[in-house]
Amino acid sequence: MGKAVCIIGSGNWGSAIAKIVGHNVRDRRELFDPLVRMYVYEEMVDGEKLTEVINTRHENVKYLPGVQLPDNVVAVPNLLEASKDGDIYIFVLPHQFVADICATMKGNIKKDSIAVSLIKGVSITEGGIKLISDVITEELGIHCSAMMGANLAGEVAKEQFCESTIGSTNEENGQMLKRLFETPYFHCMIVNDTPTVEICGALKNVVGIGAGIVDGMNYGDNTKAAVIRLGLMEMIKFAELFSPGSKVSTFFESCGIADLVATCHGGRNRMLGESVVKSSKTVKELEKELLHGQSFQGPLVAREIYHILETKHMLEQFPMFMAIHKICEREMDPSQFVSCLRNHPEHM
Ligand SMILES: NC(=O)C1=CN([C@@H]2O[C@H](COP(=O)(O)OP(=O)(O)OC[C@H]3O[C@@H](n4cnc5c(N)ncnc54)[C@H](O)[C@@H]3O)[C@@H](O)[C@H]2O)C=CC1
Ligand SMILES: O=C(CO)COP(=O)(O)O
Repeated sequence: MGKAVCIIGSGNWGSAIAKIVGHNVRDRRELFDPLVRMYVYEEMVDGEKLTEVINTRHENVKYLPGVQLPDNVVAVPNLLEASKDGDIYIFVLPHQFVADICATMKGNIKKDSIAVSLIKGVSITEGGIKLISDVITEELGIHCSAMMGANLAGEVAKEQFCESTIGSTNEENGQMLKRLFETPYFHCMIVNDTPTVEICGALKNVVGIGAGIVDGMNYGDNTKAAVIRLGLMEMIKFAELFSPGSKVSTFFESCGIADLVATCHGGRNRMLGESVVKSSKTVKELEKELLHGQSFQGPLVAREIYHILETKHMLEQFPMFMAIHKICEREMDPSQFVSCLRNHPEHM
């Protein structure tokens, strides 16, 4: 019997990955059950239930319109029903919902199932951060890998070539996930450094807002390159402090520098940074107006890491992260952002 795959989440990335996984399980029946259940947070779209639209038209009209999903991907609105009897769980939803999702699944899944997190975020604790893969492992008692990379969902859905990084401490699980996700246009590389893969995924969204801030102020590519470089240095420093053992080489995988570049040019978080400069609306108002149900993960991560850094009296080592949070909260004027780049500790 092939392994049953269940996708927990059905947003922009959740739907794009459902397209890949749906095709791959059908082509690799010796390894996988050809039916994929996808948990969909139910909502009404133009008077119809989203799950019914997905199951009849095979398109997620709200989160990934215009893209045909394979008909072996079945949308299920009930989480317990969707996750029943799964062997591989793909977690792909905004990180603020993970705790509730795990609480529902706890005790209702197979003990030998495995998970992979595609979620770009972290959880915070009193002492620092907790990886989302660790939250899943602790709550559900199953091994969890991570997959992150320069993977703007719309481009992946159009089958434009890209790379992604699978972080797994279990070689066999890493190889299984590569077989589940890899296609000729979606190249997966495995590293055994899951923490750094996830830290990169979470923090690059904060830097993406910074790139949008300089775009909004009409600076050019040189300034954006400085945002990317200084952002990368802050990401590396953050990983050194909060995830000892983190490998610098992982920052040169798709999950690191490549995702930074992609997000700083084409991401939703970049768009947010630009809009924060050009309008006086709050982040929540901009999210509603610009994303129609999708979510910006960068502001939430910026707030979470600001809180940790403040508690540990480390804010001055991360001036970009600090400024991006304050600009999102309207506690700092965006015009001050470039002086924060100019006076960055990396220049001392
Ligand atoms: N969109 C992209 O290009 C990429 C996104 N990611 C990451 O994937 C993760 C998921 O993002 P997307 O799929 O883009 O989502 P999205 O931002 O497009 O959509 C939000 C999703 O949250 C769901 N939702 C809303 N309220 C909920 C609740 N109370 N409980 C459970 N679900 C709820 C919505 O139904 C929707 O599916 C994020 O961590 C993101 O950073 C990673 C790579 C690419
Ligand atoms: O993670 C992403 C690309 O790899 C998507 O970034 P945004 O959430 O900023 O669109």
